[in-house]
Amino acid sequence: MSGPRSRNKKQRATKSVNEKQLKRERDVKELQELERRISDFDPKEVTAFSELPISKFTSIGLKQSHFTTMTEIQKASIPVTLKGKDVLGAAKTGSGKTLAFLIPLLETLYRNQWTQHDGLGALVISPTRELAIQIFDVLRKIGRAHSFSAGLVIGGKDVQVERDRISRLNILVCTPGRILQHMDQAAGFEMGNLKMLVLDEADRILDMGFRKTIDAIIQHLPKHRQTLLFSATQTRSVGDLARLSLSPNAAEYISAHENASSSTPTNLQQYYVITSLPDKLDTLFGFLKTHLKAKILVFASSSKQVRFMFETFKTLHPGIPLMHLHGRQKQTARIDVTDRFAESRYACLFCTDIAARGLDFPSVDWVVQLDAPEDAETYIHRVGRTARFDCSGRALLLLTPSEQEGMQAKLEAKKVPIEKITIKESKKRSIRADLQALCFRNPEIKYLAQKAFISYCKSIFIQKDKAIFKFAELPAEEFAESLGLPGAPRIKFLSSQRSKEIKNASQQALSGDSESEDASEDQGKPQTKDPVRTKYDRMFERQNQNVLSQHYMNLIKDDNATARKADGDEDDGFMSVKRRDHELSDSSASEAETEPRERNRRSVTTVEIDNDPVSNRQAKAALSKKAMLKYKPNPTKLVFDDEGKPHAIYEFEDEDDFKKHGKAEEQKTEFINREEQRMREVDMVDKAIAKEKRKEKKWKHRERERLAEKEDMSEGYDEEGMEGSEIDEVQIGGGGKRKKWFDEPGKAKRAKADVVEIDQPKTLDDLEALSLSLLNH
Ligand SMILES: Nc1ncnc2c1ncn2[C@@H]1O[C@H](COP(=O)(O)OP(=O)(O)OP(=O)(O)O)[C@@H](O)[C@H]1O
Repeated sequence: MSGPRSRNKKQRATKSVNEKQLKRERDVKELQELERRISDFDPKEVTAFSELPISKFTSIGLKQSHFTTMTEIQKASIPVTLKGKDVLGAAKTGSGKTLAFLIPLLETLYRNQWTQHDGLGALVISPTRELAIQIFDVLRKIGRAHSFSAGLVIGGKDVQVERDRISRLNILVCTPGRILQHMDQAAGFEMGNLKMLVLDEADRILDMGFRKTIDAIIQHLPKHRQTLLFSATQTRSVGDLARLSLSPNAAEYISAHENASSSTPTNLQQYYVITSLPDKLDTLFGFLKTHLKAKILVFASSSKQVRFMFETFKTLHPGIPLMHLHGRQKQTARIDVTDRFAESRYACLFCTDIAARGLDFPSVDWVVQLDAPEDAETYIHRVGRTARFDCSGRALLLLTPSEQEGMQAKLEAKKVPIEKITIKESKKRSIRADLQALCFRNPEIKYLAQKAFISYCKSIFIQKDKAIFKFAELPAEEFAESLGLPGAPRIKFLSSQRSKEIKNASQQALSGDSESEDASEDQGKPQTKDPVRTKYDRMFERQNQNVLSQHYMNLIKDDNATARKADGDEDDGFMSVKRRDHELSDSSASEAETEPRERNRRSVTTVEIDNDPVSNRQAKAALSKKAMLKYKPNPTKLVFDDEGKPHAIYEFEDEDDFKKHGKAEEQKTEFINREEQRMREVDMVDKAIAKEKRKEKKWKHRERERLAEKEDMSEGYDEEGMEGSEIDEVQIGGGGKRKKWFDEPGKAKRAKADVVEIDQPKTLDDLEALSLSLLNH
């Protein structure tokens, strides 16, 4: 029997089914309508997002994020991408490329009625973690009304935690290395349904540094998908497109500013100044002192330089809060620094090219390039951190006299309008003596200076464009002095071809005097003597008992090991032969061609035995039966008679049989010849194997060095970073106007100011800075 209660229940259930049915029908209608609008859509004359044929969910997200009018690249590319075409989008920095790919991405999944069960539908790849985080933030903002699940996979977090969630996501924003790790390791990570692949900063992602990783990622993706590539310096290389299974004819190239007179934003003023390498830090310090009320990004070529500048300038108190960002910092530190710099009104961030691309820090006033960029593309991306969207900004490039001509030509060819300025004499200030005092007092600073020196030289050496970067013209001694060092550290380079180049290039720079012997990376020539220990060495060993000093000691240990290996002594250290204070006897010349082990054995009588402490394991291994075998004579085959006595094998041979083979003397000679021949052959094989092993070992060693070098340049892994920020917000300026640090071409001088202007401090850093600066006054 059915009572009124159960009747009501039934009615409610039917109503809900009907509502669902109606909603489904409405959705289908809406979708059909959307598809119709897209196919009828005429992109001409459209300027507002509201006029685009997009879902109401994306419209809500855009509206709530206050995006109403489209930028050039958005106007040009969104209609095309909505129609499902592959796109190569190019537009100036800060012109809104992120929305140009995120809107179509959301729309594609919406139009495919994507649900959680459909798995991964869109993948966005960015070259750096910071940029990936930023893209993800924009995605969250404009995708807020959609019901897709999205995730950020950038490393620096627990892989297992990421792995557990990754298979449930519809949209992933990631860096190449980490996503490949998941693709290779996570069994449930299915990409077969993927509808859209986006490469932001595509030219960077497709270049040599990421080549293998990207090729491996592409292997995991379905061929039928939409691919969008965006960058301010777009790739059009057919080879690159083929790697992504894109046909140059099918993919649409959309350049928003192709006919513009410059490749950089119009509201960006660009200057360069000629400064010798040893004067660079003075110039930078002077610049900061005169731009205290500004938000400044300073680019250097390696993390070592960034750390050196940060640590020393922090002590010298230029009067502006200082921060630093490079790839060797921990992820948490990197996020913290980017957030703090984004929020700061006045600050200076020292950084490597990790911050060159895509980062959208609000209201950056100046981009200063302390070290010249490797090419014009990098220049464009670096300066693009200012003058974004409709803001204005300024950029300053420091060029050494030898870089000027080449760099100017490159920038001109890329349509970069840049003006030369000179620094006012009155604004110049030397910090050389301060740096020297710092290095003398503080071994850690000296250590950083050495590392900064070495990484700068290496960065110049490995540059491709030799017309701009002339290693031979580096004023090594003066440069080292300008960093506060007592002399130029010696540097070891990789191949013989390279070392020849260095030798010719700068004997002076690389040989070093006695002071330079204490360089932490002094791995130069094989050492025939104990390295000279200077007072700095002793000071280092005595004072510096913390982490850095441990690192330094390890470095020295490694250096000695490297030097030993370079000597040809590749044994594990135990009872290895070292030449101390005397040369080998006259056989040394011919020894160069013999095998290392044999050479050591022969020279035992003339040299001392290394008494380096060895581990028990090493000692035991060296005395083992196997190790001792090599000192025994060659074995002879013996036969035992009935009484158990041993005989040489020939004693048992039948005499007649023996004579059949020829005369005894001839047989003997033949046997000796045959055995000699056999020994020669075996020896050749042994030598070839040994040579191969040596080669492989050397290659591995070089590869490690090359990797380390590459990490320096392109920033790959994390390490504890030192950071903190300093000082103040005070400007001495006339009526709030900024003091001019340079003579701008054709502009009149301004009067000096005499008023101290103080801004309301916002953060603890600001407050600390303010109080310090007031004390300084
Ligand atoms: N239509 C728009 N209306 C208002 N602001 C916008 C619009 N599009 C983008 N922006 C803003 O412009 C700034 C730059 O955008 P975005 O980071 O996408 O530039 P980009 O072209 O990717 O730069 P880069 O080449 O340096 O990566 C951001 O702050 C963004 O919020």
